[in-house]
Amino acid sequence: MEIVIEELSKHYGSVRALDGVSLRVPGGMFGLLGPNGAGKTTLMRILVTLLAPTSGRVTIGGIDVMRDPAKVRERLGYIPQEFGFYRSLNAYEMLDYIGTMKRIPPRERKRQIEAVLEEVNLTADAKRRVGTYSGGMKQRLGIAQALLGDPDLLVVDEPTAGLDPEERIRFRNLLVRISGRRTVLLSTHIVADVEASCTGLAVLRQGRLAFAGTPEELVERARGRVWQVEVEPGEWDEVAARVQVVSSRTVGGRVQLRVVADENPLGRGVPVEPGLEDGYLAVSGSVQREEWLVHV
Ligand SMILES: Nc1ncnc2c1ncn2[C@@H]1O[C@H](COP(=O)(O)OP(=O)(O)OP(=O)(O)O)[C@@H](O)[C@H]1O
Repeated sequence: MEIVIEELSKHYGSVRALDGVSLRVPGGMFGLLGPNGAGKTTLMRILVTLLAPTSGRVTIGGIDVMRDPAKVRERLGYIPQEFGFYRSLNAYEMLDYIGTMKRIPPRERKRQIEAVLEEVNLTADAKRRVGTYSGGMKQRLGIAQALLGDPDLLVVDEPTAGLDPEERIRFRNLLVRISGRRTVLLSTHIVADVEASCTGLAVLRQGRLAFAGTPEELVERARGRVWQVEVEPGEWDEVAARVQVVSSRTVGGRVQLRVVADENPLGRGVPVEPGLEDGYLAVSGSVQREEWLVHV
Protein backbone atom coordinates (compact mmCIF):
# COMPACT_ATOMS: atom_id res chain seq x y z
CA MET A 1 0.00 0.00 0.00
CA GLU A 2 2.32 2.70 -1.28
CA ILE A 3 1.59 6.39 -0.76
CA VAL A 4 2.90 8.67 -3.49
CA ILE A 5 2.92 12.41 -2.79
CA GLU A 6 3.81 14.75 -5.64
CA GLU A 7 4.51 18.48 -5.32
CA LEU A 8 1.93 18.86 -2.58
CA SER A 9 1.20 22.38 -1.30
CA LYS A 10 -1.32 23.81 1.13
CA HIS A 11 -1.44 27.56 1.67
CA TYR A 12 -3.49 29.44 4.26
CA GLY A 13 -3.30 32.99 2.98
CA SER A 14 0.41 33.79 3.19
CA VAL A 15 1.18 30.75 5.43
CA ARG A 16 2.70 27.88 3.49
CA ALA A 17 1.74 24.94 5.70
CA LEU A 18 3.02 22.63 2.95
CA ASP A 19 5.24 23.83 0.17
CA GLY A 20 5.96 21.46 -2.75
CA VAL A 21 6.37 18.21 -0.80
CA SER A 22 7.16 15.07 -2.82
CA LEU A 23 7.53 11.78 -0.97
CA ARG A 24 7.07 8.04 -1.43
CA VAL A 25 5.95 6.03 1.58
CA PRO A 26 6.44 2.30 1.09
CA GLY A 27 4.62 -0.31 3.20
CA GLY A 28 5.47 -1.05 6.84
CA MET A 29 5.87 1.49 9.57
CA PHE A 30 6.94 4.97 8.46
CA GLY A 31 7.62 7.96 10.70
CA LEU A 32 6.87 11.59 9.95
CA LEU A 33 8.90 13.92 12.13
CA GLY A 34 9.03 17.67 12.42
CA PRO A 35 8.88 20.47 14.97
CA ASN A 36 5.55 22.06 15.92
CA GLY A 37 4.04 23.87 12.96
CA ALA A 38 6.14 21.97 10.38
CA GLY A 39 3.02 20.82 8.51
CA LYS A 40 2.59 17.25 9.77
CA THR A 41 -1.09 17.54 10.70
CA THR A 42 -1.84 19.34 7.44
CA LEU A 43 -0.24 16.49 5.48
CA MET A 44 -2.09 13.81 7.50
CA ARG A 45 -5.43 15.57 7.03
CA ILE A 46 -4.90 15.73 3.27
CA LEU A 47 -4.02 12.01 3.19
CA VAL A 48 -7.16 11.05 5.08
CA THR A 49 -9.32 13.20 2.77
CA LEU A 50 -10.35 15.73 5.44
CA LEU A 51 -8.55 18.63 3.76
CA ALA A 52 -8.08 19.64 0.13
CA PRO A 53 -4.58 20.74 -0.91
CA THR A 54 -3.91 23.98 -2.77
CA SER A 55 -2.02 22.02 -5.44
CA GLY A 56 -0.27 18.72 -6.04
CA ARG A 57 -1.31 15.08 -6.11
CA VAL A 58 -1.53 12.14 -3.71
CA THR A 59 -2.23 8.51 -4.55
CA ILE A 60 -2.72 5.76 -1.99
CA GLY A 61 -2.37 2.26 -3.41
CA GLY A 62 -2.86 3.83 -6.84
CA ILE A 63 -6.10 5.60 -5.86
CA ASP A 64 -6.15 9.37 -6.31
CA VAL A 65 -7.03 10.93 -2.94
CA MET A 66 -8.61 14.07 -4.39
CA ARG A 67 -10.53 12.37 -7.21
CA ASP A 68 -11.72 9.33 -5.32
CA PRO A 69 -11.91 10.21 -1.60
CA ALA A 70 -14.67 7.67 -0.82
CA LYS A 71 -12.57 4.80 -2.15
CA VAL A 72 -9.56 5.95 -0.10
CA ARG A 73 -11.68 6.20 3.05
CA GLU A 74 -12.75 2.58 2.68
CA ARG A 75 -9.13 1.48 2.92
CA LEU A 76 -7.81 3.65 5.73
CA GLY A 77 -8.02 4.04 9.47
CA TYR A 78 -7.20 7.36 11.13
CA ILE A 79 -6.15 8.05 14.70
CA PRO A 80 -6.31 11.83 15.15
CA GLN A 81 -4.48 13.78 17.88
CA GLU A 82 -7.66 14.06 19.85
CA PHE A 83 -10.39 11.54 19.57
CA GLY A 84 -13.85 12.66 20.69
CA PHE A 85 -15.17 9.60 22.51
CA TYR A 86 -18.68 9.46 23.88
CA ARG A 87 -17.84 9.13 27.56
CA SER A 88 -21.15 7.55 28.53
CA LEU A 89 -20.89 4.69 26.05
CA ASN A 90 -18.88 1.58 26.74
CA ALA A 91 -16.14 0.49 24.32
CA TYR A 92 -18.33 -2.10 22.61
CA GLU A 93 -21.15 0.39 21.99
CA MET A 94 -18.63 2.95 20.77
CA LEU A 95 -17.12 0.52 18.25
CA ASP A 96 -20.57 -0.65 17.19
CA TYR A 97 -21.49 2.95 16.42
CA ILE A 98 -18.33 3.57 14.41
CA GLY A 99 -18.70 0.21 12.63
CA THR A 100 -22.22 1.24 11.63
CA MET A 101 -20.88 4.54 10.27
CA LYS A 102 -18.33 2.54 8.27
CA ARG A 103 -21.25 0.50 6.84
CA ILE A 104 -20.02 -2.85 8.13
CA PRO A 105 -22.99 -5.30 8.15
CA PRO A 106 -24.22 -6.41 11.65
CA ARG A 107 -22.87 -9.96 11.87
CA GLU A 108 -19.51 -9.02 10.37
CA ARG A 109 -19.43 -5.95 12.64
CA LYS A 110 -19.80 -8.09 15.76
CA ARG A 111 -16.99 -10.38 14.60
CA GLN A 112 -14.68 -7.45 13.83
CA ILE A 113 -15.41 -5.62 17.09
CA GLU A 114 -14.54 -8.72 19.11
CA ALA A 115 -11.35 -9.17 17.06
CA VAL A 116 -10.13 -5.56 17.41
CA LEU A 117 -10.94 -5.49 21.14
CA GLU A 118 -8.80 -8.61 21.51
CA GLU A 119 -6.06 -7.06 19.37
CA VAL A 120 -5.73 -3.97 21.58
CA ASN A 121 -6.26 -5.95 24.80
CA LEU A 122 -9.53 -4.30 25.82
CA THR A 123 -11.82 -7.35 25.81
CA ALA A 124 -12.06 -7.45 29.61
CA ASP A 125 -12.99 -3.74 29.75
CA ALA A 126 -15.35 -3.67 26.76
CA LYS A 127 -18.44 -3.14 28.91
CA ARG A 128 -16.93 -0.31 30.99
CA ARG A 129 -17.88 3.29 30.26
CA VAL A 130 -15.21 5.00 28.16
CA GLY A 131 -15.34 7.96 30.56
CA THR A 132 -13.64 5.78 33.19
CA TYR A 133 -10.73 4.76 30.93
CA SER A 134 -7.09 5.82 31.48
CA GLY A 135 -5.27 7.79 28.78
CA GLY A 136 -3.55 4.62 27.56
CA MET A 137 -6.83 2.71 27.30
CA LYS A 138 -8.39 5.55 25.31
CA GLN A 139 -5.45 5.48 22.92
CA ARG A 140 -5.89 1.74 22.50
CA LEU A 141 -9.59 2.25 21.82
CA GLY A 142 -8.50 4.84 19.25
CA ILE A 143 -6.48 2.13 17.50
CA ALA A 144 -9.40 -0.32 17.75
CA GLN A 145 -11.81 2.06 16.00
CA ALA A 146 -9.23 2.72 13.27
CA LEU A 147 -8.79 -1.03 12.70
CA LEU A 148 -12.52 -1.61 12.03
CA GLY A 149 -13.02 -2.42 8.37
CA ASP A 150 -9.51 -3.96 8.24
CA PRO A 151 -7.79 -0.97 6.57
CA ASP A 152 -4.58 -1.33 4.53
CA LEU A 153 -3.35 2.04 5.78
CA LEU A 154 -3.33 3.44 9.28
CA VAL A 155 -2.60 7.14 9.76
CA VAL A 156 -1.61 8.05 13.31
CA ASP A 157 -1.18 11.68 14.40
CA GLU A 158 0.90 12.47 17.55
CA PRO A 159 -0.56 9.57 19.48
CA THR A 160 1.54 9.58 22.63
CA ALA A 161 0.79 13.01 24.08
CA GLY A 162 -0.47 12.59 27.62
CA LEU A 163 0.70 8.99 27.98
CA ASP A 164 3.14 7.95 30.70
CA PRO A 165 6.39 6.31 29.48
CA GLU A 166 5.16 2.77 30.04
CA GLU A 167 1.89 3.42 28.16
CA ARG A 168 3.87 5.09 25.38
CA ILE A 169 6.06 2.04 24.87
CA ARG A 170 3.04 -0.28 24.94
CA PHE A 171 1.24 1.88 22.37
CA ARG A 172 4.32 1.94 20.13
CA ASN A 173 4.73 -1.83 20.29
CA LEU A 174 1.08 -2.35 19.48
CA LEU A 175 1.44 -0.18 16.37
CA VAL A 176 4.45 -2.22 15.25
CA ARG A 177 2.50 -5.44 15.77
CA ILE A 178 -0.43 -4.33 13.65
CA SER A 179 1.84 -2.85 10.96
CA GLY A 180 2.78 -6.35 9.71
CA ARG A 181 0.65 -6.38 6.57
CA ARG A 182 -0.33 -2.71 6.61
CA THR A 183 1.21 0.66 6.01
CA VAL A 184 1.33 2.67 9.23
CA LEU A 185 2.17 6.36 8.95
CA LEU A 186 3.13 7.69 12.36
CA SER A 187 3.40 11.44 12.81
CA THR A 188 5.19 12.65 15.91
CA HIS A 189 7.76 15.10 17.23
CA ILE A 190 9.32 12.44 19.47
CA VAL A 191 12.42 11.04 17.79
CA ALA A 192 12.67 8.07 20.19
CA ASP A 193 9.25 6.78 19.06
CA VAL A 194 10.36 6.73 15.44
CA GLU A 195 13.75 5.25 16.29
CA ALA A 196 12.13 2.36 18.16
CA SER A 197 9.55 1.46 15.57
CA CYS A 198 9.98 2.79 12.02
CA THR A 199 11.94 1.41 9.08
CA GLY A 200 11.63 4.62 7.07
CA LEU A 201 11.02 8.25 7.93
CA ALA A 202 10.62 11.74 6.59
CA VAL A 203 11.35 15.07 8.28
CA LEU A 204 9.29 18.17 7.55
CA ARG A 205 10.61 21.64 8.24
CA GLN A 206 8.51 24.75 7.69
CA GLY A 207 6.29 22.98 5.18
CA ARG A 208 9.14 21.50 3.18
CA LEU A 209 10.68 18.06 3.07
CA ALA A 210 14.01 18.24 4.92
CA PHE A 211 14.82 14.52 4.74
CA ALA A 212 13.43 11.17 3.55
CA GLY A 213 15.16 7.82 4.04
CA THR A 214 16.03 5.21 6.62
CA PRO A 215 16.87 5.97 10.27
CA GLU A 216 20.47 4.88 9.52
CA GLU A 217 20.72 7.43 6.71
CA LEU A 218 19.43 10.17 8.99
CA VAL A 219 22.08 9.31 11.58
CA GLU A 220 24.72 9.66 8.83
CA ARG A 221 23.60 13.26 8.21
CA ALA A 222 25.12 14.15 11.58
CA ARG A 223 28.36 12.17 11.26
CA GLY A 224 31.40 14.33 11.98
CA ARG A 225 29.17 17.11 13.32
CA VAL A 226 28.39 15.91 16.84
CA TRP A 227 30.58 17.06 19.71
CA GLN A 228 30.74 16.87 23.44
CA VAL A 229 32.15 19.98 25.01
CA GLU A 230 32.58 21.16 28.58
CA VAL A 231 31.89 24.82 29.19
CA GLU A 232 31.90 27.19 32.14
CA PRO A 233 28.37 28.35 33.06
CA GLY A 234 29.30 31.81 31.69
CA GLU A 235 30.23 30.40 28.27
CA TRP A 236 26.91 28.62 27.77
CA ASP A 237 25.10 31.48 26.05
CA GLU A 238 27.98 32.09 23.66
CA VAL A 239 28.01 28.43 22.57
CA ALA A 240 24.21 28.08 22.39
CA ALA A 241 24.03 31.15 20.15
CA ARG A 242 26.33 29.58 17.59
CA VAL A 243 25.54 25.85 17.58
CA GLN A 244 22.58 23.52 18.14
CA VAL A 245 22.61 22.10 21.66
CA VAL A 246 21.15 18.58 21.74
CA SER A 247 21.42 18.06 25.49
CA SER A 248 23.24 19.33 28.53
CA ARG A 249 24.10 18.30 32.04
CA THR A 250 26.10 19.73 34.90
CA VAL A 251 28.99 17.69 36.20
CA GLY A 252 30.86 19.07 39.21
CA GLY A 253 29.84 22.67 38.55
CA ARG A 254 30.80 22.57 34.88
CA VAL A 255 28.30 22.15 32.06
CA GLN A 256 28.67 19.29 29.62
CA LEU A 257 27.00 19.95 26.27
CA ARG A 258 26.26 17.68 23.34
CA VAL A 259 26.08 19.85 20.25
CA VAL A 260 25.64 19.58 16.49
CA ALA A 261 28.04 21.92 14.70
CA ASP A 262 30.08 21.93 11.51
CA GLU A 263 33.20 22.99 13.37
CA ASN A 264 34.72 22.04 16.68
CA PRO A 265 32.97 24.25 19.28
CA LEU A 266 35.42 26.50 21.18
CA GLY A 267 38.17 24.38 19.64
CA ARG A 268 37.98 21.92 22.53
CA GLY A 269 35.01 19.71 21.65
CA VAL A 270 35.45 15.94 21.51
CA PRO A 271 33.82 14.25 18.48
CA VAL A 272 31.17 11.69 19.44
CA GLU A 273 29.20 9.01 17.59
CA PRO A 274 25.97 10.47 16.14
CA GLY A 275 22.50 9.19 17.01
CA LEU A 276 19.09 9.62 15.37
CA GLU A 277 18.27 12.67 17.42
CA ASP A 278 21.47 14.37 16.23
CA GLY A 279 20.55 13.55 12.63
CA TYR A 280 17.07 14.94 13.17
CA LEU A 281 18.50 18.10 14.66
CA ALA A 282 20.99 18.44 11.81
CA VAL A 283 18.24 18.39 9.15
CA SER A 284 15.38 20.06 11.00
CA GLY A 285 17.32 22.74 12.81
CA SER A 286 15.17 22.29 15.89
CA VAL A 287 15.67 21.03 19.40
CA GLN A 288 13.45 18.61 21.26
CA ARG A 289 12.32 20.77 24.12
CA GLU A 290 11.75 18.05 26.71
CA GLU A 291 15.31 16.88 26.26
CA TRP A 292 16.83 20.33 26.20
CA LEU A 293 17.84 20.34 29.86
CA VAL A 294 18.98 17.15 31.50
CA HIS A 295 20.79 18.16 34.67
CA VAL A 296 22.29 15.50 36.92
N1 LIG B 1 -6.68 26.43 9.42
C1 LIG B 1 -5.52 27.07 9.42
N2 LIG B 1 -5.48 28.40 9.14
C2 LIG B 1 -4.30 29.07 9.12
N3 LIG B 1 -3.10 28.51 9.36
C3 LIG B 1 -3.07 27.20 9.65
C4 LIG B 1 -4.27 26.42 9.70
N4 LIG B 1 -3.92 25.14 10.00
C5 LIG B 1 -2.58 25.13 10.14
N5 LIG B 1 -2.05 26.36 9.93
C6 LIG B 1 -0.64 26.73 9.97
O1 LIG B 1 0.07 25.86 9.12
C7 LIG B 1 1.33 25.50 9.67
C8 LIG B 1 1.43 23.98 9.79
O2 LIG B 1 0.51 23.53 10.79
P1 LIG B 1 0.35 21.98 11.16
O3 LIG B 1 -0.72 21.90 12.21
O4 LIG B 1 0.16 21.18 9.93
O5 LIG B 1 1.77 21.64 11.79
P2 LIG B 1 2.21 20.39 12.66
O6 LIG B 1 3.55 19.99 12.15
O7 LIG B 1 1.17 19.35 12.66
O8 LIG B 1 2.36 21.02 14.10
P3 LIG B 1 1.88 20.45 15.51
O9 LIG B 1 2.89 19.41 15.86
O10 LIG B 1 1.96 21.66 16.39
O11 LIG B 1 0.47 19.93 15.34
C9 LIG B 1 1.42 26.24 11.00
O12 LIG B 1 2.11 27.44 10.77
C10 LIG B 1 -0.02 26.51 11.35
O13 LIG B 1 -0.12 27.66 12.16
